[in-house]
Amino acid sequence: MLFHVQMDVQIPHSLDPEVAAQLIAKEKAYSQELQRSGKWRHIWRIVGEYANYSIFDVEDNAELHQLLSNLPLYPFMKISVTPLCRHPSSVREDDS
Ligand SMILES: O=C(O)CC1=CCC(=O)O1
Repeated sequence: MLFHVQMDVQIPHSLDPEVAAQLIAKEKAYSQELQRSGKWRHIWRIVGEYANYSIFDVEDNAELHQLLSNLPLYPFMKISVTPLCRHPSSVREDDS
């Protein structure tokens, strides 16, 4: 199942900068591991915002929830999820 996910990050200014840097490094490693596994298909920076648009390819809602709630920056994110399915006009073979 494919999902479009928007992640808006808001790290509080009161958080120790070293702790923030560690969380960001962990987030990167976690994200890249999932990208290599094929579960996190795309990640795009939203220009001008500390936010991204991502595409996930997972078994079901529960797996997506588990992956998202394990994000190291999860406590500092607002996440919006939109389920996707193949568009009948798509010419891409890897859309479904
Ligand atoms: O910077 C972001 O958009 C948050 C994030 C998600 C995965 C990652 O590496 O950073």
